[in-house]
Amino acid sequence: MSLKTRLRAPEILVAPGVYDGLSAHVAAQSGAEAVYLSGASLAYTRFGGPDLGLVGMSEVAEAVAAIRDRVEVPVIVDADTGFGNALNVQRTVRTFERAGANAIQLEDQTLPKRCGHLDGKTLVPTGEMTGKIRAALDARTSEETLIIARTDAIAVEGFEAALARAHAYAEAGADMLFVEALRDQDQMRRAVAELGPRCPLMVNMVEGGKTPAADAAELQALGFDLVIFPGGAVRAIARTLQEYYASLMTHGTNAPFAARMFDFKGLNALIGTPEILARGDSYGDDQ
Ligand SMILES: C[C@](O)(C(=O)O)[C@H](CC(=O)O)C(=O)O
Repeated sequence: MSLKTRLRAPEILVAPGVYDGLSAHVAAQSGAEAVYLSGASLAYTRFGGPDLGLVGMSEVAEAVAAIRDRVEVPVIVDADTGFGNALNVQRTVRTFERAGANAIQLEDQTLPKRCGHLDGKTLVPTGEMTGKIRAALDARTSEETLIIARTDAIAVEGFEAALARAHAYAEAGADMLFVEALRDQDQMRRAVAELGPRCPLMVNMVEGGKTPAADAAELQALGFDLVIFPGGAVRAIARTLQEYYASLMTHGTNAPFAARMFDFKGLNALIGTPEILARGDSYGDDQ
């Protein structure tokens, strides 16, 4: 089922954040119907750095291709600001679409952007962002590749301005709207009431971020169509890495950690090594 069709279903779509082939594979294996390639998660894992617009377009494109190669489910890609002006947006959309993106999310921050849940953001004018959205729509080769418009305006211009921007982005043709960092349930309800009738809406659950935590059932009841948990996997993995390395350095062995790890065979089973070897054999690799 295409992402566009799935988003019309009454059940909210839960897209876990991923950042490489392994995380996407495990998410899909766990039942995720779509995955979200999070720019923040890519910055956290690949560079051990913050989400401040330091990751380049080609680096994201490489991650899209690696994920596309590993999973069948739709891949929603965080394209930050589109990495520049309308012409950069067109190159980004073409590159990500070719790499296998099913949806491309663009935001109205200035370049370099920063995580939507950090303070100190600045925005491009509404007219510049609507131009970028139109550029994105013109650049895609298939209408099945969705263009998601995100506004970071709540923290900069206030909630009413954020709604006005979202309306303008829908007018420009965005397939889905994302009002970043909604502050409370009231803003969540109003965003859905005002924008929901125009366009599918997504919501972002950042653990410890500016939007109050809610589960998928609550967000569905509020009227959202898609929820992302973009950085949750990295927050879980970072904790595990900390405990794992501390244990190894303390004990000089992984034995005390064994119950929390895959062994050699377990990891190979997870990533499908036996099946892949069998495929090689079927082409004569075993001779
Ligand atoms: C959605 C987001 O753009 C991302 O990069 O995944 C981030 C999430 C995060 O920083 O955890 C965001 O700006 O909300």
